Amino acid sequence: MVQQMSETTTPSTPGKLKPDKPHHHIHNRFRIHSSHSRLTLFSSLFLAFILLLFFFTFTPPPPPPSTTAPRRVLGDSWGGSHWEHLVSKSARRSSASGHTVLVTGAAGFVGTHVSLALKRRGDGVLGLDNFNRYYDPNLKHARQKLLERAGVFVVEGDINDGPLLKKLFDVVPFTHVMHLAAQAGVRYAMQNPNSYVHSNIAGFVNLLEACKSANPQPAIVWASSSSVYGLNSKVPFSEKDRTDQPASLYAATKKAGEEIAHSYNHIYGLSITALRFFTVYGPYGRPDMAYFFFTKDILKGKQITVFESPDGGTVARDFTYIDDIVKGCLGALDTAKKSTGSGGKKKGNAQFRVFNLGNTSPVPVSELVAILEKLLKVKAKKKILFMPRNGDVKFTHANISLAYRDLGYRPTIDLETGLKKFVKWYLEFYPSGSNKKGSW
Ligand SMILES: O=C(O)[C@H]1O[C@H](OP(=O)(O)OP(=O)(O)OC[C@H]2O[C@@H](n3ccc(=O)[nH]c3=O)[C@H](O)[C@@H]2O)[C@H](O)[C@@H](O)[C@@H]1O
Repeated sequence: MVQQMSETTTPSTPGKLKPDKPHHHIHNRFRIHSSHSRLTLFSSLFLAFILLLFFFTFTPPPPPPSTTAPRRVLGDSWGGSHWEHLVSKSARRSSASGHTVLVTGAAGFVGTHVSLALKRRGDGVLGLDNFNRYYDPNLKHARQKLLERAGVFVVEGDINDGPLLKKLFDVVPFTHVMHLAAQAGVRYAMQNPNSYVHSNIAGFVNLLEACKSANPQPAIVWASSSSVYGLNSKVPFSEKDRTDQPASLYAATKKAGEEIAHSYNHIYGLSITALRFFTVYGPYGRPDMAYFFFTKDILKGKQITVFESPDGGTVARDFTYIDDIVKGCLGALDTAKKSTGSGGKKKGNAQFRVFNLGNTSPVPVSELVAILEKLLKVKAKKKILFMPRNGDVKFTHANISLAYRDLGYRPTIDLETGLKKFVKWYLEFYPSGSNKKGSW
């Protein structure tokens, strides 16, 4: 429309009607003058007509679709003096040397275990979780009960909610943020790609924005993933290896998170540590993970699908037990240096770290199944399939020397010992062996 209008008005510009050479004859001058004013009048009328047409027919385009979750009004599900009291109380440390930590994804698997460990040793802990329905929310609420009993309050809210984050930082001067809220799962990214962008990219940026503006700025430790190694074939995976060949959108969003984190570290002086977790398992684990649903299906007598590599190689994972991961998380928090910025401005260079947290002992998936059969005393009904092209990678194996050197990280639980603890929990939590308490 605008373009059309300017095209229509162009011929009426006076410059176009001016003769190349000056005319000295009065008559001529008068003729030119009067035809010039007639033309100006006609073109002004024409322009007015076009403008009227434009105003009556133009409707503004709709605003771009919002990528963030609908904002909640303060006082709707959060806010108010009672709520603030719960928040402050939960974040209060009981040890003078303790940290004050905001744990995002606190009702998640790793989030719950880390929050409990922090609270137990005297740190102040406030949880944040959106309790989404990616898997059975009953399990998340069961974890929340554990946290409540330990004195950890979990705020129900989303990391995309800027006003909520600002409010939390206004109420509590967090020294650290343990950021574990994410859309997890490798294969689900093909079904719901946007949830990965929403949580792992938009949500992460929103959190970093809140952290950079907070006073004091907290140090951030967050969950990246072994999946960033993607198609890297050099084993064991070292932090120096290439991570520019992700095999899934999930991996790509975690890798993007590492780059985004770097930019916030560089610009605002935020101290940031990324932990690349390697297939974490254990009690209160995630029902979307193979060890969990294999257990459920084996007990139900249902067939399980075990992936094999089309080239004959082993499909294996560096399964890492939750207690080892918790130690790594605490080590990262304890060695994190302070952020350097304040009021959104960098005051000096800040720490930026990336660590593998794995077990350094890959186990074939077929072996995982054999251990579960032994512990459950039930033979699995297996269907062997070539690994579909759905984002999976064949093999993971962590080199953990950097985490050992800087965090004192040293995993101690082998897969069989860890699965024994998981199966014990599973049978207590789901006494009939099936999922009575939920429907994941
Ligand atoms: O280490 C990581 O970074 C990632 O670990 C897991 O991802 P994954 O290792 O793929 O864990 P599972 O989905 O539990 O799969 C474990 C193994 O079982 C295999 N599998 C999975 C599903 C199935 O039906 N059959 C099967 O053989 C997979 O190929 C894989 O080798 C988590 O789901 C991710 O969130 C996490 O970031």
